[in-house]
Amino acid sequence: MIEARPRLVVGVDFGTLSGRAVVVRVEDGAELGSATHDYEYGVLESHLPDGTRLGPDWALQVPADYISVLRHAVPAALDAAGADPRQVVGIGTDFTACTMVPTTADGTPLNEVPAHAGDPHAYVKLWKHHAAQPQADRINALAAKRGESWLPRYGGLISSEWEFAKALQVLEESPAVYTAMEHWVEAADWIVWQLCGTYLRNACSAGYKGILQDGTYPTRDFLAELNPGFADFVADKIDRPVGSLGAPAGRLTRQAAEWTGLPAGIVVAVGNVDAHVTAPAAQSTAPGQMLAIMGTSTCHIMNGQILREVPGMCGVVEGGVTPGLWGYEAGQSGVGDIFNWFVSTQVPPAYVAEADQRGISIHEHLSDKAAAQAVGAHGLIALDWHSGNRSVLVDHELSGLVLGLTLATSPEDVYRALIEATAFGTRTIVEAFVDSGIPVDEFVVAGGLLKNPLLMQIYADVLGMPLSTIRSTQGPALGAAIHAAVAVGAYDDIHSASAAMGGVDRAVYQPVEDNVRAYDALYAEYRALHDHFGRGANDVMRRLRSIRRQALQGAAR
Ligand SMILES: Nc1ncnc2c1ncn2[C@@H]1O[C@H](COP(=O)(O)OP(=O)(O)O)[C@@H](O)[C@H]1O
Ligand SMILES: O=C(CO)[C@H](O)[C@H](O)COP(=O)(O)O
Repeated sequence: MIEARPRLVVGVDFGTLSGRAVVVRVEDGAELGSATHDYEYGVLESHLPDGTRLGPDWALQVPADYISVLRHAVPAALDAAGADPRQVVGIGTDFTACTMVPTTADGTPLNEVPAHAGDPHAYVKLWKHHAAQPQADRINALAAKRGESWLPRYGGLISSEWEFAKALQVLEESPAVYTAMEHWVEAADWIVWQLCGTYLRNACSAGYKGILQDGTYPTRDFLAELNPGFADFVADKIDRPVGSLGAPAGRLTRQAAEWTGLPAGIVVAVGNVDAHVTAPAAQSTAPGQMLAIMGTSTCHIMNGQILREVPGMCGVVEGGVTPGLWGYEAGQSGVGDIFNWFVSTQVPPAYVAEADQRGISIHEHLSDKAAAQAVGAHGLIALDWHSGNRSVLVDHELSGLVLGLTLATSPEDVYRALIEATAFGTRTIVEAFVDSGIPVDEFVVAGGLLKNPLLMQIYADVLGMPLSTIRSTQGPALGAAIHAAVAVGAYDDIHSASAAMGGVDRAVYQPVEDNVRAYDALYAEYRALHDHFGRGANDVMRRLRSIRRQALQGAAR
């Protein structure tokens, strides 16, 4: 009787503030039900739950929040789908990255070990933890000096968001946690470990965030020169067997079956990263298709048949998006996060009241007000570095800027200028790819920002390209489910699973010629400011960060 019913897979997307589960039909990718569970602790940016204060640019999480998603979102999604759990044949997951869990040998997070519970370094370092920039600077300078062969695979610069910089910060600021930490685990792999009892590294995180290239990590010699105590970091803390994307990692344990309500023994897919996993959901796995997953941050993901070194990209990894192809990644650390900062801190109460009266969000209200403007009418240019710059400058000491403010400037003017700044940032990335010999033939958008039509039109006009859009509103979770379908053997590979289960609408937003011309002029101004403040002509942003750190340290004393 069960055989007559469709086979289902579950995809679980672990985001910045919540986790989402979706129940998907293997045959055609139909999303039958979904549920979201908000993290209790969310993002810890100023203090630990016990009140211990955190320094500037810290961002931590509590791993118990991830288990709560398994306990709540998965059963709720099954309920919403009206599914019999026995129909589910596999589960796939994806995570933000680089999000790192320090653990004991058996995977227990160190913040759950009483001796370390009060030490901030025992907690998960979330992708947007940007306090390891000094360590990243040293990694980059030393790698450049020694001519390390892996450096060009990361566009010439390793981000402070990635595994090595964050771990070096742990070693140098909390030797006790570093010593106690038996494994430094990508959350993407930690959750799979919790689900099936097997700790494998996934090829995506290992390549982009863990500097695994051509089967090897940075050498012991290199690490010893960075800091003698770091010499054995690879062997001691991160080296593990690597699983291909779409392969099975193991089978659901009884404990995880109890958490999720799924049958013990079903296939658990190798872990993956939220951005990369979305490519098959958006039918964007072919070379030339650049997928932008636009939400809190934006990640740009693209497959290629050839290996090229793109300055300032996050990385190029063989099999990093789809086995058999070179996967490229670039990104902007703050996009929706910048709009969120603006609406939460810079909008007068009268605007909030108007939005409430209209029954719409403040984002929608500001977007409506800004939509009527001619391009350039606000007289502003902004730099989109409120959360630093991940590509192409790879520097989290940079900060935001709005130039051209007058007494006539309105909130919607600034809101529009911030949207434009993020679009200019994306154009800078697209041009870096094209100039490096990686053509971008199609630009596909996924993620929460799709719901803003003004923003989409601005991107089409700034890029001078049509925008295609993913059909699913749950791109990462659907992508994780597609990987589960491949892992259970329902499809031969990710491309065929994507063709059957993913969906995209082509060229939904078309560039408007007059706007394209007007934005070309503004983009030239953006690039002038970008290079002036971002490439060393004026280091005022770095100096301001340093002054801020000193002032905060002084105040804490
Ligand atoms: N209408 C809107 N226009 C622009 N930004 C928006 C709008 N609504 C929400 N946002 C922003 O979208 C971001 C959340 O995007 P989403 O894709 O849901 O999350 P995540 O990237 O964490 O998965 C928030 O930073 C929020 O400020
Ligand atoms: O760097 C990443 C992927 O490589 C992060 O996962 C991402 O930037 C965070 O994603 P989101 O904006 O969806 O929370």
